[in-house]
Amino acid sequence: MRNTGLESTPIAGGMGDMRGLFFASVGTAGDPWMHAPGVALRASMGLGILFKPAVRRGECPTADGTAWVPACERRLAGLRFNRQGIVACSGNCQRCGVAAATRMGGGSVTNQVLIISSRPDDVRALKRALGNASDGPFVVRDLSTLAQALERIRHGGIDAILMDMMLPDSEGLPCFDQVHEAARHTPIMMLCGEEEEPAARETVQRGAQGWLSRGYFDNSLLPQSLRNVIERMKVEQGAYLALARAQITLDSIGDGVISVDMHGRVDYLNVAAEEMTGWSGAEADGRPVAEVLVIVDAASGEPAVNPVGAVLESGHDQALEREVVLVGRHGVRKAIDDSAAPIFDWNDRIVGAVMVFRDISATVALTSTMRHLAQHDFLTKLPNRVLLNDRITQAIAMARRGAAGPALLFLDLDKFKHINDSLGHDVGDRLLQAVAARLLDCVRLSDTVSRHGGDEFVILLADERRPHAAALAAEKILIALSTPFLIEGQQLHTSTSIGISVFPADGVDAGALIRNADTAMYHAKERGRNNYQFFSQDMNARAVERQLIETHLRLALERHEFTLHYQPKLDLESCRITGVEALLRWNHPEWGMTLPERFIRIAEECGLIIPIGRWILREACAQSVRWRDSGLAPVSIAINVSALEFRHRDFFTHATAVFTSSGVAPACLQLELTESVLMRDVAASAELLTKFKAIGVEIAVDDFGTGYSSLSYLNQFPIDVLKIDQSFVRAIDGTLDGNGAIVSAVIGMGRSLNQRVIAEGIENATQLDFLRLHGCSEGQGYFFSKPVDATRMREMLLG
Ligand SMILES: Nc1nc2c(ncn2[C@@H]2O[C@H](COP(=O)(O)OP(=O)(O)OP(=O)(O)O)[C@@H](O)[C@H]2O)c(=O)[nH]1
Repeated sequence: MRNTGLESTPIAGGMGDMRGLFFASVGTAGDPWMHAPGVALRASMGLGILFKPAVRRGECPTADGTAWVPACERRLAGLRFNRQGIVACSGNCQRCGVAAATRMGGGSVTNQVLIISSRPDDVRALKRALGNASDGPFVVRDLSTLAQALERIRHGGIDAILMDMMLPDSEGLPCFDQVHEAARHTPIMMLCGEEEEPAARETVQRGAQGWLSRGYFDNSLLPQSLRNVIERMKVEQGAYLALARAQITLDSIGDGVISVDMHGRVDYLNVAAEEMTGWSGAEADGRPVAEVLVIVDAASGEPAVNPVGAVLESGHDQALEREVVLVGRHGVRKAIDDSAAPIFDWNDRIVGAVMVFRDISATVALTSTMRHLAQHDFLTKLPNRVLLNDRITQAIAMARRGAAGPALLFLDLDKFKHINDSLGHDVGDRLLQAVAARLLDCVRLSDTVSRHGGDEFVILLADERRPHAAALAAEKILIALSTPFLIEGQQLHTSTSIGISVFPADGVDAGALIRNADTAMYHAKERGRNNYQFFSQDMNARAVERQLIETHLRLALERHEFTLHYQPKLDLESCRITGVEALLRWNHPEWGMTLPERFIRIAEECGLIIPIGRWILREACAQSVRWRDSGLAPVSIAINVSALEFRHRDFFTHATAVFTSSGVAPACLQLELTESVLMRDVAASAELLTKFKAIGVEIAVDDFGTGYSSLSYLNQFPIDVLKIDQSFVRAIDGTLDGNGAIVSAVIGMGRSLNQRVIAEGIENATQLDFLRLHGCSEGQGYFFSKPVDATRMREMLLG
């Protein structure tokens, strides 16, 4: 492990005709120039091993070799690059005249040679040989004692040492050892006579590069050989630095790096890999990579194939295609991202592979949280529309392969607005959460309960084989929600309306199934809420009609298509007209005169009832004034007020503004409100009615008997008139059985509360007689007159 392959194993040896020159070769455990292409270390790490040329192409050195200037500034002759990118140049820079034959590696431009010898002849011969060098100068310094030499070495900057072992102040191997100790990484050549050769051999064993035999010092090959030794040492230093840098980098990064040999056996782990796998480098050394890096498929937990095998076989990079989990030696699991790349030697032979992997557990966890948030409702934690759509699509796919078809239940809580309005949004939220929990209890685990938005929930019954299973589920839900909820110490009652659609009859995709279940839910609302309805095609026709009416309604006001008709109310004794009820008609250009039954509910649902109601008030007031101005005695006009208008915060202000601007006397106006509108918020209703009453407006309770008013509450309102609903009146058969008794009781109650009672929908003489007999003061109905336009009404009033 961690073998840089650069430790020298000095072996003395001759070099052919280089008589007297002996060098140790660079013995290596491996090829120091093995290279790993950039792909071996993932690009994402921003890491690569770069063997940087000692000289940058296109630049040349300054005179002292410490800095580089652009080549355009200087022109050097004879540039040469060797395999490691080391450059040498010969000749002078044509611009600045930097010395010719400059060696430009490692920041030194001349080779500083120190000769340690007390023999003047030897020194002269060596200087002569080095001075004659044709491919670059050596700066040569000679010192004669060990002490002087050690002092000089201490100052550094020496590229090579030529030394005699026999010095005045030291001799033999101890003398060499001291110099070698002081200049560990400087090549040392021994100078020796024949009799000293055994000792010279011994110095080579201890780290010297070779020896020169006395008598051959002026060998012409000496300079070149010395230069080779120096260069080789510098290359070793450069490689050592590069590997040290790589080693530190690899141990500093968070990514795990493991390298293997050609047999897939581990030969390197960085610190991160040791931590993630639980194996130390020493323990993992030589083991099959699959034993050290145990990976399993994230989804199935099955062993995953390590990409190293494929890399060694193919010689190409390989990345993990699936999400995998690294199972550490001690059982710790981490989601990892992994890639592997081959390692080539400098002959481009594959010699192993490097795997880089990193812990992506945090990313995976974050992704899963984000996915959950994107697919679930924040308030109830139920799946949202996105996930529901997905599940429906899956269920449909299963059904197409033979499974039973899915059914959808579309739920909308009844009158949920009221809970929000009266108890606040927080209580509304808590109720929604409690409803969600009950819904979950009503279905199987394989079903999906989702929140569609607001107070709407959609339930997917995914694989329902029982006939009427959807109906059974709907019934179960209605029963479950009928038990009151206890929220913040209060008992809350709620119910829901449910629409059901079934695959494939009611839709073959998620969109159609949801749409049609929604349509059926509206139908359930129309049927009085707290019930369920299966979708049918005619509902669709009605939904289309509803959409059509809404679109046309939006244009009706600006196109002046509305008009008011009036139905007289009569004193049942004298048959004198006591007032009129204004009734809205829509004179549609294509559909003709359209009755409110067709459009008023839609106007309420889409909010258009507010501007329509305001128009009715303005028009009724204007008509009252027109009649007055035409000479008629003041006539009381009754106007129906919808729940939405009545609750609108500007209702009173707007109404009084209309009275003022039209000039109508408020006493000529009667507001008709149903019991349920009044009962929704008794205190607020009483306050508002009192304000109207104070300015003279009359108050009538419309459709009396059909709502759920509490008689004690009714007493709190300043009511002038009770209008008995026409359903009771129509059913009068002249006896006190059944409805007759109710009508009689209402008349009695009105009288005792000092209220006028008006019977609606009188159609025949039997009904009139009965009402007269029981003291009903007023009435209206076809028996007297259908609603008529303003002109006809004026004639009737006149006459
Ligand atoms: N508390 C609470 N209310 C919500 C939330 N989202 C929507 N709402 C309210 O839910 C109410 C839904 O009302 P609707 O379904 O239109 O009407 P409703 O009062 O339930 O009457 P019907 O559906 O006709 O029976 C509206 O008042 C919304 O403001 C929410 O997250 N929390």
